[in-house]
Amino acid sequence: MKHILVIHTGGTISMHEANGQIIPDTHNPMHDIQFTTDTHMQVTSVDLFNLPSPHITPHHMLTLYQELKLRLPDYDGAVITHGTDTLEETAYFLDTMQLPKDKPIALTGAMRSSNEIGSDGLYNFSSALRVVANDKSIGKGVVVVMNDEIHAAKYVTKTHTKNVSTFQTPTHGPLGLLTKQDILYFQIPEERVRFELTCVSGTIPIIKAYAGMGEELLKLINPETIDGIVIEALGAGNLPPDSLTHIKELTAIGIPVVLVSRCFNGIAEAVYGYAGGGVDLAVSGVMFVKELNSQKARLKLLIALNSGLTGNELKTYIEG
Ligand SMILES: NC(=O)C[C@H](N)C(=O)O
Repeated sequence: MKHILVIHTGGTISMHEANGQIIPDTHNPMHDIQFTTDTHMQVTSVDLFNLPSPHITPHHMLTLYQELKLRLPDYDGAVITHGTDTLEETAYFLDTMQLPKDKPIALTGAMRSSNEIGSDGLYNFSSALRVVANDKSIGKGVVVVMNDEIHAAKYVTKTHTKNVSTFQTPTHGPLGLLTKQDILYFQIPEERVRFELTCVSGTIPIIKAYAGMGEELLKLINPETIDGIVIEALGAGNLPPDSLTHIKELTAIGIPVVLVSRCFNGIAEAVYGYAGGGVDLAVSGVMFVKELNSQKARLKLLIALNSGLTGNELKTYIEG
């Protein structure tokens, strides 16, 4: 018998529709589910938060991590229900923390609230429980289970405002999928550095590059009010030449500047040798993050800074 911990945090999965609006419920509809079909599973539920996920901050992520660290030793795995808007960020945060490797953790949510036609909450919830209860999920890291697919926390992203197949993994594809009777994995997530945090603070804004970008936004940033900055650059990792002065000033005074690509697929690399090209940026001290989108690169930098990484150690971790 598998004993699964469920931690609810809110999101559409726990909301309902009334008068054309999706609104939070005081009672989580996931508590009403009777798991009569699976006698091999015992579920214990905790209502940690009841928040729309745009209200989730890194402090909530840390609280969730602490809750998991405390409770997970008594269980075989955990399912976390979460709003989909920032689900990928919480999943990435947890996947970057020290948690027992032999206890599967899955996040899930819904694109349709509990009383809407075709509501996907119950189905995704029960799928996530199936994934966590299955021994094949051991050692796969934190995963996101939605719409019959299993995605690695590191790569998954929300791609559609309302489609139930919104969660996708660009470049790599999902780790696995659920069939009616089984769970199949066809990829193994790579090992990575994990941290043990007791606090998380800092200001790291994200700026997106665009054709003709100048200094208009960058010059508004007071370096004393930020701990780092993430730039969603063009293509393989390039910026318009008129945007460079402040970026180079920031790196010169030791503010970490981290770059990702605004492309949906592929990896940012320093390959172009013109003004504002990746080579120019790398020489100026800009750090290239491989394979993460900007919202996860921001968490990567936040976690690294809160763990005390600086200088070359920081660069090696950020670019690794
Ligand atoms: N589908 C959802 O869960 C979206 C909702 N706005 C949330 O993230 O809380």
